[in-house]
Amino acid sequence: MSLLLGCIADDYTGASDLANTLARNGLRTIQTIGLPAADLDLKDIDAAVVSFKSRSIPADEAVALAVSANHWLREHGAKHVLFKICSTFDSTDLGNIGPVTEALRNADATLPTLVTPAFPETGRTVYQGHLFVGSVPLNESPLKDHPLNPMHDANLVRVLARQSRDKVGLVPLSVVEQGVEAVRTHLVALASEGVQSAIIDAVFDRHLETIGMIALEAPTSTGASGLGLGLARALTASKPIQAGVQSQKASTPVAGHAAIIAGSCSQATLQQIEAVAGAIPTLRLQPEELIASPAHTVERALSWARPQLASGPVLIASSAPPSEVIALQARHGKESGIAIEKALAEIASGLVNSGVKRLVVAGGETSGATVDRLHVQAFSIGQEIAPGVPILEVSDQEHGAMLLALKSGNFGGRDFFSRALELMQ
Ligand SMILES: Nc1ncnc2c1ncn2[C@@H]1O[C@H](COP(=O)(O)OP(=O)(O)O)[C@@H](O)[C@H]1O
Ligand SMILES: O=C(O)[C@@H](O)C(=O)COP(=O)(O)O
Repeated sequence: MSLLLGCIADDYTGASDLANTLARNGLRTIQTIGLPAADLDLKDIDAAVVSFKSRSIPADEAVALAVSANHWLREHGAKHVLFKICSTFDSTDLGNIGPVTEALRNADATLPTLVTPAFPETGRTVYQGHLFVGSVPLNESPLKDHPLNPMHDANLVRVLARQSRDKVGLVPLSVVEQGVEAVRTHLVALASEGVQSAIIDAVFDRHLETIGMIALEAPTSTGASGLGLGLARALTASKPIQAGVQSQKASTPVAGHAAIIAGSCSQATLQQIEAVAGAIPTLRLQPEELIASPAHTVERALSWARPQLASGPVLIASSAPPSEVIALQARHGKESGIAIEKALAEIASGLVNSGVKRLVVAGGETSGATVDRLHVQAFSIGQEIAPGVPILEVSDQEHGAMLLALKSGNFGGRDFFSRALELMQ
């Protein structure tokens, strides 16, 4: 079977967010971890999301991964490949959104590659090239305090230009509002000025529908789930999918224990942890101790959790507010985050070995480390817990049937954890 759409995601939570959006908009979608196995069954699959943990790695490594995935996706029929980035454009000036976008561009491409992180359903909108998170510009949002990719500039034309060799331009909302023809004309004008990548404004889903249609005329695009929505709607409008919308049915019940692991320090996650305090037994890890003696801390956490699993879910968190993250990084550098991710992944693995079959992980990098440690290779997409966060169904020889929820740090309401556990029965 030939793929209608190929996607390369720069983290696993972002990939499940995208896979969820594609499925909800009519494409039968599979998410793989890393390059798909040669024998992956693509029968009845319209879109494949190949996910990497590449958001915060050096640009040349991210480029190599993306190029290999692009090759695989094209070989399996994808005429268009979306590079899925974060809806808050998480990256540094040395980040890889620019380099990967450039590397994926076909040498024959005549129009600039469209780039937009807009995802209105979760409050991410782009106007005059400026990204808003809810009602505030990116640089005033909680993303200014992100432990790995703090965002201090809302002007994405500038942000992308600092990471790119490309000349970067803008397609403003006034043009997008006029529809596909107007965008195409604007892109031709930008191309004549030497622009190769263009941030494109979008505030409502209807803008993303226009963008999806024009994006399909080029081999690649770069964006978040909102662009996925636009591409999926354009594809299903032009070629009705035989089997219809992938079901968002309740997952097949999975017997076994439940646990939550949180390594996200985002404001939303901090509030979600607070919301279940008192209702779910919670262990707050001490990051200093985690870094000084990881093996001991992991063992202590597992000894705390194991005897309680039969009575209900447990929550283990390293999450801390910005002031504590800054203090820890001042003492141990940004690499401290990687040490924490590894320890949390080790704890998750110990919990799974102790019978946990329903696992919620909060944090993109944390989820990446955990999924890698668990050796999960592919998911199918189940019911949506909150915008951008589906239940992921794992069914392989190593794990049997297992349910995961990989929550992007900033996603979900205050009641996310209880809602997830309720739906993952
Ligand atoms: N207490 C802490 N202090 C500093 N860094 C932390 C702490 N707890 C977790 N981290 C690190 O912060 C990063 C959070 O990133 P991530 O898991 O992607 O969450 P989000 O989805 O919110 O961005 C990870 O590298 C994680 O290991
Ligand atoms: O686009 C988004 O916001 C998400 O899909 C995503 O990628 C979030 O990243 P993390 O917060 O690091 O999980």
